[in-house]
Amino acid sequence: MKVFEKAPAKINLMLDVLHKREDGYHEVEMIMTMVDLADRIEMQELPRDTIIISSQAGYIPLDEKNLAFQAARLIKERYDVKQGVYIHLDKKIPVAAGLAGGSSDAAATLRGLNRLWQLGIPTPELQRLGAELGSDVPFCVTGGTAIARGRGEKLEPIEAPPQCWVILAKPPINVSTADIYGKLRAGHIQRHPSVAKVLEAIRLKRFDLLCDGLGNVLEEVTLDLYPEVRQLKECMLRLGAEGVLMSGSGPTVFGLVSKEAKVARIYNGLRGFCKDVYAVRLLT
Ligand SMILES: C[C@](O)(CO)[C@H](O)COP(=O)(O)OP(=O)(O)OC[C@H]1O[C@@H](n2ccc(N)nc2=O)[C@H](O)[C@@H]1O
Ligand SMILES: Nc1ncnc2c1ncn2[C@@H]1O[C@H](COP(=O)(O)OP(=O)(O)OP(=O)(O)O)[C@@H](O)[C@H]1O
Repeated sequence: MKVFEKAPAKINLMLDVLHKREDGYHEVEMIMTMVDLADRIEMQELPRDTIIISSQAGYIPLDEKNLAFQAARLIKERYDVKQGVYIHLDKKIPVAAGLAGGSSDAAATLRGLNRLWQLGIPTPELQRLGAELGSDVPFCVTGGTAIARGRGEKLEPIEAPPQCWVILAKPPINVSTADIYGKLRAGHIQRHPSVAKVLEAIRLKRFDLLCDGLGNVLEEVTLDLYPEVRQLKECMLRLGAEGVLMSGSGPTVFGLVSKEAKVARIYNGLRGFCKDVYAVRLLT
């Protein structure tokens, strides 16, 4: 038997850090949503007790460092599954981009294996398992649009934002999430974005207010360390994107655009600046 799952990329419409916790993680308040850029994951049952990962992408680990491998191992251990699985990852989401590519693959693996092995695991339990793999995984299990609190695992689903185009651009640098959180001075954040403002924009279906409400406190760290991310933001705004923000810990910057007529110009303008550019829609 074979099952397929799509693993979409996430963006953070707002990301606030409240304080650093005793366990080393940061208490966050975020609004996350998904975009129509997705990895495709194929899972095929194997009679032998083994997990095999393959991918067309040459630049991700295929051993136990792969988050899809970790998801499969976790489900096998917890539910005492003796069969093995062959997992093929058709990667479309850029790696280490701030778009939760690995987390979404892990979440899709949890959903897919639940079906493949007919385990009947309820969604909240899949999310609890996901939290053991990474802070973004519980959100990726269900997707949609949600407020995330705690270290990212406490989720409150909300209405989708007004439909628009999303231009994603990733400069060719590697940013470590742990490093960015590690360098954040949580007690000295200059400007906290507001959940209420984004929620109000969504409730009123006001694209302009949504663009005004975008904010990510991790930008303070990443933009100082990597001036090319700041330049990319400025470039996107100059080209006419109506709201521009870094996603997660970066380095991907996204621009929200309401009118299709503007998309090609912004896309082409950015292609002169960096290679990894995508024009997609929100997944609403
Ligand atoms: C930046 C975001 O992607 C925004 O959605 C997430 O907050 C991070 O999610 P993630 O990559 O799944 O993060 P994890 O794999 O759980 O953690 C990576 C590292 O980031 C730091 N980390 C992560 C989440 C959090 N709330 N506080 C943290 O301080 C920790 O040092 C942790 O060791
Ligand atoms: N299935 C996977 N796909 C991509 N990267 C993976 C995968 N499994 C493990 N990794 C490793 O995880 C690291 C982070 O990759 P990923 O694409 O998940 O980052 P990210 O988009 O910044 O995540 P986040 O937004 O959750 O912080 C990379 O160094 C990569 O080698």
